[in-house]
Amino acid sequence: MTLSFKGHTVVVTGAGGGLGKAYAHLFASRGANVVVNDLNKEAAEKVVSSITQAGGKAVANISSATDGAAVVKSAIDAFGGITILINNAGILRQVSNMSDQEWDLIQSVHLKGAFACTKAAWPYFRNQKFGRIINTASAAGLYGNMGQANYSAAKMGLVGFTKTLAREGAKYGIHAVVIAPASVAASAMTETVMPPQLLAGFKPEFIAPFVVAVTHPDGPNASGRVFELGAGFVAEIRWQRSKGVVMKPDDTFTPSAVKERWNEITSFDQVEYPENMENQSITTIYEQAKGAPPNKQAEPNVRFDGKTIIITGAGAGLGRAYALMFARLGANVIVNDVSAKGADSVVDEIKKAGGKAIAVACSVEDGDTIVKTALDAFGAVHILIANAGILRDKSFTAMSEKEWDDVMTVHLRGTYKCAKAVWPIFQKQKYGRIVTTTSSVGMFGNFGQANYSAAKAAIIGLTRTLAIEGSRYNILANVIAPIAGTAMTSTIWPEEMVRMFKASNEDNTGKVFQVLGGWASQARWQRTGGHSFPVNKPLQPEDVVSKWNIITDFDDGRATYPTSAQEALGQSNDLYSDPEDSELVAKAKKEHISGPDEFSWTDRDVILYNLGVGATEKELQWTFEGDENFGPIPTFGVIPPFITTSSLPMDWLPNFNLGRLLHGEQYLAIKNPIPNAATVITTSRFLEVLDKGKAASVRCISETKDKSTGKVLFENQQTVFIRGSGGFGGKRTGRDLGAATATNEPPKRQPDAVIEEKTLPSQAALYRLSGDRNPLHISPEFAAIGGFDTPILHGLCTLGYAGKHILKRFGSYEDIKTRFAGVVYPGETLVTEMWKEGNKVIFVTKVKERNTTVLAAAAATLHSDNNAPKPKL
Ligand SMILES: CCCCCCC[C@@H](O)CC(=O)SCCNC(=O)CCNC(=O)[C@H](O)C(C)(C)COP(=O)(O)OP(=O)(O)OC[C@H]1O[C@@H](n2cnc3c(N)ncnc32)[C@H](O)[C@@H]1OP(=O)(O)O
Repeated sequence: MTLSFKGHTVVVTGAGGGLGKAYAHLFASRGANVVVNDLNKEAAEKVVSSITQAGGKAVANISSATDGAAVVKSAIDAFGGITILINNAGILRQVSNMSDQEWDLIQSVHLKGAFACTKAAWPYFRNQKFGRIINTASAAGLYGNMGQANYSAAKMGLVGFTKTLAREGAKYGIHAVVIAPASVAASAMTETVMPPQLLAGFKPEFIAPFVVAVTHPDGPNASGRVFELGAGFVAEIRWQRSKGVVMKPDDTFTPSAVKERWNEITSFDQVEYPENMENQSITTIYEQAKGAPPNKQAEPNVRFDGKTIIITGAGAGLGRAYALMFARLGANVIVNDVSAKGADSVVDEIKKAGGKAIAVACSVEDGDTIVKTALDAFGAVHILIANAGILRDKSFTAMSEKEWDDVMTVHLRGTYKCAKAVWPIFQKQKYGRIVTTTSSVGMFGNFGQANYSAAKAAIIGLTRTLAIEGSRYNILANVIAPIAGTAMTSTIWPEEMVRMFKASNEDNTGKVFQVLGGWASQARWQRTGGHSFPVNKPLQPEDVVSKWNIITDFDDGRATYPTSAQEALGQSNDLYSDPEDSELVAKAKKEHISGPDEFSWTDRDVILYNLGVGATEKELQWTFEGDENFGPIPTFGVIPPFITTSSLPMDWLPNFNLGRLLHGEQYLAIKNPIPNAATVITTSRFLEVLDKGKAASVRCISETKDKSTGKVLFENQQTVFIRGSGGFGGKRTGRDLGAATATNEPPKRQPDAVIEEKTLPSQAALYRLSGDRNPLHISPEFAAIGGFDTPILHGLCTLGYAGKHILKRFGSYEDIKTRFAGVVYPGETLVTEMWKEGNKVIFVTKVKERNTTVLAAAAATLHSDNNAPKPKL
């Protein structure tokens, strides 16, 4: 069967490049009329002309996706209709200190854009009883991702939105599908961290065929379902829920009672696969709850004395129930509600019962006012329960833009604004607990609630990112889905509040819980083992169809439960595996991904580093922050990822002993100018593990991005050589990784430049302060374990010296690589010999006193626009 799209009209937003362009080409090649939408006119027209030149039919449209009517009008005008809509347009704003505008912009392009285009296409789809919609989510949305609160919210919002569209569209032959393409998922670990052979697979050409397959009238019915794909890997993902526990909803239903049964609530030993809200049998739960014995209480009892808690939407219902319970348990409660009457009455109720509470009547969007009230009244905030919400239910056909916006504003923007307002306080006090409110509707979609399902799903994405970003600061964030709209909701207790007060533990955050009456359970993503198509030959939509059963099989024993974008990517078809890897190595590569971690530095760290690699008080550009040329010596780029990389565990290697570990090689690529102060995010993983017989040689790779700009600053590859840890099997010789593994033989002639410099006896003691506190460099006892009479100098310190020598003679460089060929003792004299070969400086560093080579196979690639002083030959 060949899937033909003759007679179909496909609108692809953001089709000027990348994924959108691949869709446009593939649909056109299958006979479809294509509307190539992109804000960039030139790019859109180029795609159109290449389609038409190949005999296809296409027109360009340059409207914003938020002007869905204009986008769809192009299809009607040019081709008389629309049958398929691919919502693909998107932008990325990865920032640490997110402004409201940055938040709003992302919601507008991704979420509102998809809403607007779908809204415009919907009547045509309904009338013709056929329509296909693809929405583009991302692993960042499904799992949350560092630095992407706005993006992950928008992307997860699309999951909820799509599920509702699928429900509403079913009887009109309209299918809606969500994809999370890994080219986007990979944004946390983009090109530089990908092995080249893998990168080749991360092409749009390996994603487009899936989209084409599921949009075809005869293609598999994927409506309402979520798929992760990239580099030939395709898998389906769905919610899995723990069976949970049912408790008696009486006076004994307290946080302590929940704590008592926490392990049962979060146990996935028995699971369910809810597909919608209806199969949560409310009556059964109610009956069980009524018949349950009084609840046992955990000791010591959970109390909230001295804690200040903000509860939004607390004037009635669930919010009121939270407020009363927290107050009873000793907390200072900020009762926020848009209705002053509601808020005041709850405060009265609490006060009458002897509790402490203050009302703040304002919109939940006014997070700053709510937080200010808390600070003024109680001097602190510890917990935020974002509960406020409104409903504007309407079938999608009838839903107005205002109804969409209003629901988004209160639920999503309100949650964001409150989280944003408490965040700096939580960060500063290194304590914070956030509970946000999603809904089963956000998880599964519901008829008449496109707006609500999108907003509620978006809150899951937002919360997961808050959990990731908060983990450094002991800020935990969890999201609960209370089953709304029943009398029983007033007895619901949000389980995380208990968990929140357990010891801080990364495991206790970023979770989704469903609760109803006395029932509580946890939900998580389950992913099929999926199918991996070979990336060395073109993938066709028909190939996808032929493997559909495997792609969607949750029961073949290969399903996984990814909890982060990194993990998801790591599990995708053993992405980093190498056929020559032993089982031990393959497992380690898959299981251990370090980060994303934040690291910040200021001019103080820059000076400390520069001093650590021998800069002097005369070299003001390196030691005085007031100097106009002040900045780090470029090898500083090895510092920010250090903690992340060294957190990669090595103890899975046989006989691992840290004292026997030596730094073997280092490669640093500097991708953008190094700021004098910044916060960056690094992710590291194993790239290659070699069995050298007696020793193990482990190459790790890391990517470091500027948190405020999202730009990659550094790629580092480092090899550690672990003596005594060999013999585990697998390959002995590494791959050719370009500059990172080049042998850099020095030319036969005399060096073009030589710099000699003595290190200080205290050099290692000083250098340690930049981050590598390996005792090998300071403790004689530890050095003895490594077989050294005295502590040795850090390999990266020696590299810093050499890097400084190259900088002095040849100017700045974009990468530097070395092998650590021999040890250096602090106090020895380093001699760097340098040869300029084209834009490369090959160098060798020796220890003068012992005439031994310590840095070999080494080179730096000079900046092409290098204005630095030319070498004095
Ligand atoms: C992720 C965690 C991050 C934390 C990292 C940072 C930790 C730091 O705190 C630690 C440090 O800074 S240690 C100080 C800097 N490093 C050194 O001083 C090591 C100096 N080098 C040596 O002593 C030897 O080269 C030595 C011992 C490395 C090798 O010598 P030999 O055992 O004699 O090896 P040889 O017989 O020459 O070769 C055997 C095989 O190994 C390969 N090889 C040699 N040197 C290598 C090196 N430096 N790096 C990587 N591979 C190396 C050889 O190619 C050879 O391979 P094959 O058998 O396949 O031909």
